[in-house]
Order: sequence, then C-alpha cells, then structure tokens
Amino acid sequence: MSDTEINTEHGSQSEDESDGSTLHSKDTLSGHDEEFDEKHNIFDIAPPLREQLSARYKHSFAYRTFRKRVPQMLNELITCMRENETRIMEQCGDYARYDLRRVIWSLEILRTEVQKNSEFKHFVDKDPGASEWNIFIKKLENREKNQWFTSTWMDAECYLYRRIWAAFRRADTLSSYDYFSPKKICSTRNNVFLLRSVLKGTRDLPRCRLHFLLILKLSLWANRCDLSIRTDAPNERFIEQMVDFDEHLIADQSEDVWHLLTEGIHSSVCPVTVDIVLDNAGFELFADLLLGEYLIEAGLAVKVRYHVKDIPWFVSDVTANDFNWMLQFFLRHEISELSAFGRKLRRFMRKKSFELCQACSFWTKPQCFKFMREMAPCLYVQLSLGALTIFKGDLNYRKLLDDVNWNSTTPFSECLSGFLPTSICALRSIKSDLYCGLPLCVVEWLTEEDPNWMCTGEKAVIQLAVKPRP
Ligand SMILES: O=P(O)(O)OC[C@@]1(O)O[C@H](CO)[C@@H](O)[C@@H]1O
Repeated sequence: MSDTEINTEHGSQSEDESDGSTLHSKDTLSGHDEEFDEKHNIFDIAPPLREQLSARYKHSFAYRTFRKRVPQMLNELITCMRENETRIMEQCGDYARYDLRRVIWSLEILRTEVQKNSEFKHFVDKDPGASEWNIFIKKLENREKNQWFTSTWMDAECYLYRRIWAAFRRADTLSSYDYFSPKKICSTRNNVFLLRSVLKGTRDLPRCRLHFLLILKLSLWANRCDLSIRTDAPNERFIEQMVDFDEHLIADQSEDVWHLLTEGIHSSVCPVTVDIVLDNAGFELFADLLLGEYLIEAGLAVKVRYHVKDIPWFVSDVTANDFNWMLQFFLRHEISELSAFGRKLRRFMRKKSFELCQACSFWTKPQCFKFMREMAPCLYVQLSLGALTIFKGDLNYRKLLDDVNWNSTTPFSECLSGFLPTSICALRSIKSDLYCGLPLCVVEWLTEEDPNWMCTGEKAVIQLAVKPRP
C-alpha cells in the first residue's frame, strides 16, 4: 500500500445522509422495492432457521446489503477513484489514467448487474483462481443460484469482491493497486491520538487474568470499527469506555480462553503458538497487534501467527501490504509512544515471535471453514499445530457457522460442523443475522427492543470451542 495522501472525503456520506447500511440506522427501504421483490421472487420473511443466509429473504441484512449497501459502496469507490486520478497516476504511472477509466466503466456495469439482479458472469482473467471460480459459478447455474438475490449471501458477496478485484487486475498499471487502501490508511492516520492513549494505557502490563481480559476485549470491541459499515471513528476514551461495553457482551467465554492458555496447555512440553485470523485494518489491526504483544510478553505464547487476505476484501480486511504498512507507520512516527511500539513490533518480527503468514487464497474463497481440511489441507495442518486460533470479526464468524441461521441456543462447538483443527475462539461484534450459543430468549428480547440490533455491531460474543488433546 502506498503512503500517498489520498482524498476519501467526498466519496463518503455522513451518518445522516446514509441509507440504512450505517450502524444505528433503521431499515429505510421502500419505493421501488415492491416491484423489485415481486419480479425477483423475494420472500417477505426473515431468514428461516437452519438455512444459509441469502438476499432472497427481504427481512435480512443480506437483502439490504445488495439493495443498498453494495451499490453505495461501489459508488463511493468510483467517486474515490475519479477524485484521486492524479495521485493514482503518480503512484501507478501516466497510463493509469486510461486504465482507470476502463476500471470505472467495469465497476458501473457491476453496480447495474447488482441492481438488476443479473446472473453471475464467468471470469476471463488469467489468474489461476479464475477457472476454479468458473467451475463454482457453473455449479451455481445448475442449481439456479447464480444471481445476487437467489444465491447464498456468502457466495454473492465473495463473488462481488472477486469481481472488483478482476476489474483492476485486468488493467496492467493497476493490477497490484489496492483500491481500498485510501480508506484503510485514513482510518489509521485519523486515529493517532486514540492509538497513543491506548498505547499509554497498555504498556508493560504484568501477566494476570484481568489484564488478559482487558486486552482480549480490546481486540473484540475494535471489531466494531468496520469500514464497510461504520462511518464514525472510535472515541479517544475507548479504553475507559470498555467497562460499559461489557453489558453488550451476550456470550462471554473470555475466562475459559484464559484458563485454556494458562492451564489447559502445557507450555513446558511444547511451545505455544497462537494463530490470529485477522479482520479489519486500522484500529482493529492495531488492537490485534496489542493482543499478540500481550500473549508474547505475558508468556502465554511463544509465537503469534497473523493470517491476512491475498486480495482487497470486504473493503477493510487486512492484506499483507496493510500489515507491513502499519509496522512502518509506527516505526516512522514522530510521536515517541508510537515509534517505540513500532520498534517493539520490528523486534518481534525479527525474533519470529510474530509471523505474518503467507496469505492463503482459501480465506478469499466463498467456501466456509468446514471445507478447509479438504480445500486447503496445508492451512488446516498449520492451524492444527497451534494451540489456539482466534477468528476475528463477523465475516469469519459467518464462515465458522457455514453462514447458517442456527437456533440461537445451539452450542457454538456444534455449529462448527466438525471444523476443529485446534481450539477455536471467536471474537465477533454482531453485524449479521446469525447467532449461536446464546442464553434462551436473548435474541427474542433484543429483537423486541430493536429489530435491527443484529446489524449494528453493538452486541458482541466471545466464544470458545476447545479441542480435546490426548
Ligand atoms: O467481518 P467484519 O468486518 O466484522 O464484518 C463484515 C461485514 O461488514 O460484512 C458483512 C456484510 O457485508 C457482514 O457480515 C458484516 O457486517
């Protein structure tokens, strides 16, 4: 990712202007929806139990995603590319101007396809993944699930981000340009004072249960800062406010995670590795680096491995470039607390206490994690050699649960459909309509209070499935 200043101001909306995709806002769909729904056989119901989520259910976040959020996200991306043409040319060369026009044209076509509920097209790029995608799309065609509003939500969303990537990839000058980087860079730069205040509050914490819980929850609540949903920046008093966040934790197995790391794993026999499957860049990545730092310094792990996406994904997901950019950002920062943290991160990388794993393409495939063993055996074995894998965020959670709308009281470990390479911890602020492992009636009560609660990221869960070891 380049360090060039890029304007993201104009492409974004204020919360008031937004359209139902923003946190805290209500469902505001109306107008042409009835006509659209009738034409495309949209069911006037919420996602049925034990079914995979899909935009074919009107009362779902998936429906709103394709009716509102996705066209809006594509508009923002197009505007951002137009407004930053000169800067992109500085970075990618003069010819980028022509490539950019072609890309914008492709993005406009894509937006129309979503709005018209068109069929998925096959990929024509030369990337090795294209043929695999095309086989997958063919299968969807055979099952008549190859449209934005007939496919599952997961298939359609992953296809969307792969299509955006293909539009840039085809253009020689832009093939390795990360079109979401302006947003990701700004989200870090605009929060420098927050980063400093969090750093000040978390230096040299001795090993103890309470400190561990603080850092684990910081990593959890940082997941509220998802750039594809949230327009407001986290508050500078984030750490102090976290005490109040606790009441929003509707399933909390954080103590079990502490016990697993301190008692369940015999670190004297084999050195403990913890894997963190990252979600968003910006403040959330920072919090995940703090979590890694604490695990190492408190002797809870000897190695923390970070997993990233191989292509720009769901707007703000971390790629290897974002990870490296953040290390450099800290290292070179003029604020002493930030640069000291940067030097520590560099030390951890050099000593291999931290490892940035080679980005595995499985993370950007539409298949959920129960298929990992078969589709990405090396990744599965890698995770199984670690003591614990922490999955960050809502999208990873959806993939853990096969994107199925489980009965909300079904235990977390049951909903993993056999996926348990090692012990698994999910840190998820809830931004979609699926849940599990919750106490009886919680979903009913919350829905009575606010039918939209599950799309706001306000509530969260910390859940753990322990892998029995011989
Ligand atoms: O994984 P994250 O960053 O916590 O959330 C990803 C997300 O924004 O994308 C999906 C909808 O597009 C939802 O599952 C969720 O709201």
